[in-house]
Amino acid sequence: MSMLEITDFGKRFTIHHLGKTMPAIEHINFSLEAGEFIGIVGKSGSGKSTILKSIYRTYLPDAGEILYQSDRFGEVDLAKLSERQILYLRKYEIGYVSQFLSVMPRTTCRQLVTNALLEMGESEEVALMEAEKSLAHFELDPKLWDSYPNTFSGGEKLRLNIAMATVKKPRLLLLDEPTASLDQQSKVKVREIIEKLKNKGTTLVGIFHDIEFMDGLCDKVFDMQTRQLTVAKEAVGYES
Ligand SMILES: Nc1ncnc2c1ncn2[C@@H]1O[C@H](COP(=O)(O)OP(=O)(O)OP(=O)(O)O)[C@@H](O)[C@H]1O
Repeated sequence: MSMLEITDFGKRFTIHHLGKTMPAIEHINFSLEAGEFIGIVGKSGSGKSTILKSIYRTYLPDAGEILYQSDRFGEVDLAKLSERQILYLRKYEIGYVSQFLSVMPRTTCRQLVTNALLEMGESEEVALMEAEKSLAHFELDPKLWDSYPNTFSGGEKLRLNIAMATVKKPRLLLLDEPTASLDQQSKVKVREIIEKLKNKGTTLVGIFHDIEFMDGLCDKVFDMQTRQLTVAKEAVGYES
């Protein structure tokens, strides 16, 4: 059984000041097996982020189904779950990393990563230890650990974002350009974590500007233009 199956998915947006409703994407179909890593490629504005946000239920689909094999609830259509169920899945099963950090104000970097584990029921001792390991892995300067991230640089915010999502070892991880503003060394660190999570069974859907960087890790590529899912090695010449 697939971990995630998207069938005839579509999303429209209403532009209120124009009084118009416009389709962002239509007729999207693809599925992933447990432990697979699928990259989505396509032109700017083709709807890549809309797909990820709809899987995470930031957006509600207007058409189709997004079936997810949950550990807790069995097979569910993510669009039909209650808010409570979605919050449960976001806490325990589904992670999402975007280029933008949106966190509780006046909470230090260390607390944010620790809290991600505490809310999953991890003990304080383990949560603190794992949080520090994760921050060190992503080479966030220990001088920053007890600071509030609102003053962090773009790359530091992004690395914190990735640390918060990956430390939970989610069952399904959605990555929306997580390496967008990172230097080569930080990108390698992201790749290493993705590899580790994948080896432990995490299923991944990611949008990468430079998907070649995920060579050997990414199993399949979904091309927004052709609407086809191809084995990553065969998807030559793709660009975003
Ligand atoms: N909240 C929203 N309200 C109105 N229109 C939206 C909204 N979110 C996305 N859109 C529109 O839907 C289309 C797809 O946007 P989306 O962000 O999914 O594209 P993308 O492929 O991820 O682009 P990029 O590579 O530039 O990030 C765009 O035309 C965008 O303007």
